[in-house]
Amino acid sequence: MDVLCSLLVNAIHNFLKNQRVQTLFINGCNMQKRKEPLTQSCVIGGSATMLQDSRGYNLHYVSQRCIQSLIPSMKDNQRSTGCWWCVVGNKYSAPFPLTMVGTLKQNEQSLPEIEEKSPHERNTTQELRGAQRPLMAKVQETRTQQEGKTYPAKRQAEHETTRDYKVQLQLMRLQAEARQLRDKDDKRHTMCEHSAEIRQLEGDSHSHGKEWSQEDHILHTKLHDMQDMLEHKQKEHEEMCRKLQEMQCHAEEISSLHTSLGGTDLEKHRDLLVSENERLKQELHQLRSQRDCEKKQELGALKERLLHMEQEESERKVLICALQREVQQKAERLAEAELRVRDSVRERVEEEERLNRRLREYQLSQQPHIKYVVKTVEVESEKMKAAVNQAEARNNHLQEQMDRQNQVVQDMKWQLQREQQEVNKLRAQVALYAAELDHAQEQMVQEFRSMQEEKELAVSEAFERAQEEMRAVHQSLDGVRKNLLMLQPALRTLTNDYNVLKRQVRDFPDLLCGAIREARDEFSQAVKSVQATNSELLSKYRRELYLRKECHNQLVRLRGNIRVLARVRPITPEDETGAGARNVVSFDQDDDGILYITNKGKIQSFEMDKTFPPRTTQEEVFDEVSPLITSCLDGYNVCILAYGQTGSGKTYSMEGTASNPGINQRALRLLLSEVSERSRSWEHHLSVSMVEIYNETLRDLLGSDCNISLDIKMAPGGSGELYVPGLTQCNVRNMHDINKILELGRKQRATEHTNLNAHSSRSHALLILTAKGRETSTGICTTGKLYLVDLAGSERVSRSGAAGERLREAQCINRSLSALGDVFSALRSQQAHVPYRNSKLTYLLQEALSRDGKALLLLQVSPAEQNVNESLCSLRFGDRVRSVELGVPSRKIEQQPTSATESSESDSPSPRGARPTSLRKKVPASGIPNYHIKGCVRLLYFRPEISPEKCISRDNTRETNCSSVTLCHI
Ligand SMILES: Nc1ncnc2c1ncn2[C@@H]1O[C@H](COP(=O)(O)OP(=O)(O)OP(=O)(O)O)[C@@H](O)[C@H]1O
Repeated sequence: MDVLCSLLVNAIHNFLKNQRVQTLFINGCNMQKRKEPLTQSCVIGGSATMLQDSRGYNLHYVSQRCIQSLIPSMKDNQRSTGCWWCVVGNKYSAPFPLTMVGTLKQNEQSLPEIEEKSPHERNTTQELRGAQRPLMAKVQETRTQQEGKTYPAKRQAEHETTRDYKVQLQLMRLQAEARQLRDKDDKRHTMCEHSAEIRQLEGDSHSHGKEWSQEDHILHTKLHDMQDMLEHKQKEHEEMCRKLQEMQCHAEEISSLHTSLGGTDLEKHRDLLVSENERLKQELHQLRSQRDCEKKQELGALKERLLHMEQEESERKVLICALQREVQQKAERLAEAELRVRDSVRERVEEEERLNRRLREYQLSQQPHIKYVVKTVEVESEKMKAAVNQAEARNNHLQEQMDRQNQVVQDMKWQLQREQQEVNKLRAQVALYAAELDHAQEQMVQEFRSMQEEKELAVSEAFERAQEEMRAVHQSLDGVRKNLLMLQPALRTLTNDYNVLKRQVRDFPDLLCGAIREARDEFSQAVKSVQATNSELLSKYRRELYLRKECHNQLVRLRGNIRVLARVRPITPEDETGAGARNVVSFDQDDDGILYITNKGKIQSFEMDKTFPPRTTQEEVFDEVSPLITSCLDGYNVCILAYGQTGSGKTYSMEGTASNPGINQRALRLLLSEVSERSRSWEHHLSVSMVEIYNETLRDLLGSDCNISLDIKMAPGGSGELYVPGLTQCNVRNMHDINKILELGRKQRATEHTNLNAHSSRSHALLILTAKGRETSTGICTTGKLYLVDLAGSERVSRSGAAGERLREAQCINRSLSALGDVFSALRSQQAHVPYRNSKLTYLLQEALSRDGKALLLLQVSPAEQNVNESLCSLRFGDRVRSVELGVPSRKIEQQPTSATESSESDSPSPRGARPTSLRKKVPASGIPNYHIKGCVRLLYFRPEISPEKCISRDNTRETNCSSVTLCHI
């Protein structure tokens, strides 16, 4: 900025040095705001006052706008005072001269003085002015446009002003150089004058000759020097000219640069304006063409109109011609008529003359003296002649007047005639009109009359109609009145009803709530009663079901059917997961003897004596079988078999776990408790054996060596009883004995791992309890045997994955199980031969599975879908077994001689030595055992559900202990 300031200062100083500037305007507002420019202004003169004092210039700080407004007025000042200078500064970006508004004016004013000084300078200045003028015009335009710009355009304007500023600097530099050239040119001019003086002096020297030879030589030398100097100056001048040309080229370049750079907003604006101007021109052209077109159209229309008018004119001309011809004809006719009138007038005149002549002749003939007088007058007096002439003239005049009058009269007569004709015509017309009028009047009168009549008719009709309507209205009104009178009570009733309904509607929610409440109560009561009835019916049904069951059980007992119970184990982790572990077994809600199995979408039902769902506890299962178990204390052979596929829970049901024991332990415990209960009248001895049938070999699980194979033998003496020689029998007196025995047997039993069970029993395990009792009072001895059998798992070899030894085991197991099935089958079909001896198992169970025993089959069923086929097989097997009738079981009773009783009979001897007489009661199919009581035969019913020892008389009046009677064979 300092450089710019110094440039400005130099430019101003250089300019002011040669110009008589008296007023300097600077955009002082900004300079006053900013210290630096003010300081720079001090470089010029320190301050406005100092400038004025030191150099005689007036320095005014004014705003740019103020300068703009002052310029016109300053022109006047400039004219009066001489030159003026104006520097307009910008705000921040270019604080120093952007435009020198007064410069051109100043130059123009100073031109005459310059021209006086140097033609070369004048040319240079003119060239400069020519180069400067478009720039200044551009700058001025920029300035003017800048004034109109708003602040957002300032930055662009500042950019433009910077460029303008550069141009200005260039111009200023050119001007400074031009001034230097002009100074040099002045010097050259001075030198030229000097050379002219020298040449004059040279001439003088020649004329003086030798006198001034020395002086001449000196001057000559000086001349040479001066010539050298002149040449040098000329060279300098040429150099300057060349530089000036270069500068002019530079100036042209700058101007071209300026024009090429001219991508400013202003130029764009100018381009826009140019394009806008072009567009406006085009629009103008279009408008002109449009206007021409419209004009042409109008002209065409006018021409058409003119043609039309000309046609009309020609028509009118034709019409006029026709009219003229008509007029002419009429004129001709008029002329003819005039001629005729004249002829007629002449004829009349002639007639009058003739008449006058005849009159005169007549007068003359009548008055001859008058003719005389006339002749006298004619002859005698000139005066008279004149008078006569006058009289004749007068007479002619009068005649003419009379003719005229006659003519007038004639005209008037004609006119009168015409008028009379017209009057006649008019009269005729009037008469016609009058007739028409009369006719019209008559018509009108007639119409009026008809209308009057119509009106009267219509009025009368309307009146009649109105009267009828009125009557109808009156009637309806009467009806309405009557209805109203009738409706009033109805309305009253309706109003009452409405009020009642309104009240009801108002009370309806309460009523509804109450009704709903009542209905709900009634409904709940009904539901309760239905529920009560239902529950009653259900309880009755259950009771009935229970009774039916009891009856069935009793029938089963009486028939000696093998009871079949089905126990379904829960899904275990061994069943794995997935579709195969899905439960397919369901139960009947009301009948605990029915279960359903879903296989391949079909549901099959099976009826058993009782079913146990998976949630059934060991205790519940045992409760069901416990009566059977205790019956062994009464001398029955009882057998409970656990049957099912491997892993279905046979061992679980029979042995159970330590914490949840199965039937075996519970049975022993129950029998112990029974024994202790009966200990007052009975002496019981319980002994337990445990055997295992493994691969068709009978092994003693309680013996010292369980690998010894035992045999089953028939007891000697023909009793048909079987016994196993060498079988260990352990007495059971307490729970300790039981636990010890069961533990030992469990340990000895052969179990292996199979695909279907981690601890599969590979053998049939039998717990055989022998209960011997003796009634102390009677000496009756009973021997009952309880077989608790945990069969080996029935399975398919392929599924169990058995091979080698396992395969043999499986084959043996299946063989023995099929032997068991054969036995049941033979029993079911009541064959004479039952193949007990086909397997060790059936042979050993012969006593229990014969017609003397009680048997119960506990079917173990797996609920998993993957075992559904095995489950179905088991259930079908159970179904078959269920229909097996073993017959009415018999007790094994022995009579020992006591003090109170007499020994009547003894049966076959005991296989183990002398045994008391045993009585085996054969019960007939009717289920009524016959007993000999003290020599007489009395029939007693056997009521096992009351007590096995009780008997009742046939008439059902007396009940007695079986043990208290003396029994004998029938
Ligand atoms: N009612 C039940 N409640 C709980 N778990 C049971 C039940 N029945 C069986 N189980 C379980 O099922 C698995 C197999 O039972 P268990 O060994 O008694 O079958 P099994 O018929 O004796 O088989 P195998 O013939 O191969 O000896 C055992 O883990 C057992 O605990």
